[in-house]
Amino acid sequence: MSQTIVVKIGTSSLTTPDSGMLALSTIASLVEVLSQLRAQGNQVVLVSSGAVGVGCARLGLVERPKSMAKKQAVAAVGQGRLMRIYDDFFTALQQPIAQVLLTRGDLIQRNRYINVLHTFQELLKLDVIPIVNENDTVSVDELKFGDNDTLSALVASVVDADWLFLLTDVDRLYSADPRSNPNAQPITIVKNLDELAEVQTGSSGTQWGTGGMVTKIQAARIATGAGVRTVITQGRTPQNLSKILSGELIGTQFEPQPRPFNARQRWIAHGLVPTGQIYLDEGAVRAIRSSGRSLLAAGIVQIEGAFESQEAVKLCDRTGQEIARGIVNYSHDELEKIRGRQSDEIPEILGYAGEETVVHRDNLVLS
Ligand SMILES: Nc1ncnc2c1ncn2[C@@H]1O[C@H](COP(=O)(O)OP(=O)(O)O)[C@@H](O)[C@H]1O
Ligand SMILES: N[C@@H](CCC(=O)OP(=O)(O)O)C(=O)O
Repeated sequence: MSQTIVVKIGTSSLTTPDSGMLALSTIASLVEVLSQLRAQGNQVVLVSSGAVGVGCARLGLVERPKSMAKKQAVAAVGQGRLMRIYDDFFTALQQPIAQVLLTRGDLIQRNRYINVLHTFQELLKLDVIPIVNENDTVSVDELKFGDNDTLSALVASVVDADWLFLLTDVDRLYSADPRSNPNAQPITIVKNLDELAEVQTGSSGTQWGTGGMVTKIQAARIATGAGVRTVITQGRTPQNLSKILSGELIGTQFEPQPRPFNARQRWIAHGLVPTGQIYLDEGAVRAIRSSGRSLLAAGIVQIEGAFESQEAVKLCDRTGQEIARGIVNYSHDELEKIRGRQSDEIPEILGYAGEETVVHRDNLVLS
């Protein structure tokens, strides 16, 4: 059966730790495996880090640049080089590829999100393997994915993938960083992300990587929430991908949530970036979570964030636990005036006829 497979490979697997040079044999094996999966009829997307690492190696820099401008410049050097290597390897196997560079802003606006989705759909229809990276050279801090683990989970949500593989330099997730804790216990299956409350994720990754395990777990949360089975496994042995797809339990596997999101709901849940938080009383939480109702002003107890109407907000219970996300019909200032009040009081309070609902159920997705 044809499946949609997103594979993310991190800098720590693409380069050798000591010299920072490209790990050519790993890249060659990965290219072979992905080309095979494609030839078997699967749709394959590769999310590849490495622009900064490869750029550093090219320029003889011995550590990742700290300043934004330098990182952007170095990424511009590395990205072209990285694509050239991929194109050489994939071309040897007659597999066409494409470069897709994204910024966070590309997924926020509905029309740009749809454009991205359509481009992926066309590329996959043409049997191309898109190779995705953050558009580091133009990304600004406020609109950055920040790390490619998150980017790959969002891409998996956009293309409605069956699988997301996060390839890294450890063979799986452990109860603590195995580099610094010899007693760290391997974790094979994660049915619910709450099971990981005790897991220690140590510092923020290796010398060249960005996020470490923290961002991989966050990525697993996004992807499994979008119904994508997620696996953390060793990048050095890409052959394992085929074994995992045939049912072998290798690495750490995160089971997907059984939640059939449509494209618009996936955009609300993962494309949009929430700019505020609305706290609800118990009745409103129940109405939204159990009865699939819209949010009314009467159930709001507190509001945070300087959001405007039509922006995305998180809906939380009184303790701050997120229960849903949605597009809000009122700004923060308007909501401060109408929170806790009945819908038929709104026109008198605001002096104009607003929407009956604060977040309509069509614009609301459970977390
Ligand atoms: N609980 C944990 N289990 C496994 N690895 C961990 C854990 N906590 C931290 N790590 C570290 O995360 C590193 C991988 O992250 P990173 O360097 O960002 O990789 P990548 O470049 O593949 O994204 C590993 O080398 C490991 O030392
Ligand atoms: N866009 C950056 C990737 C940053 C990143 O997430 O790196 P990694 O932790 O190695 O996956 C680059 O290409 O260098």
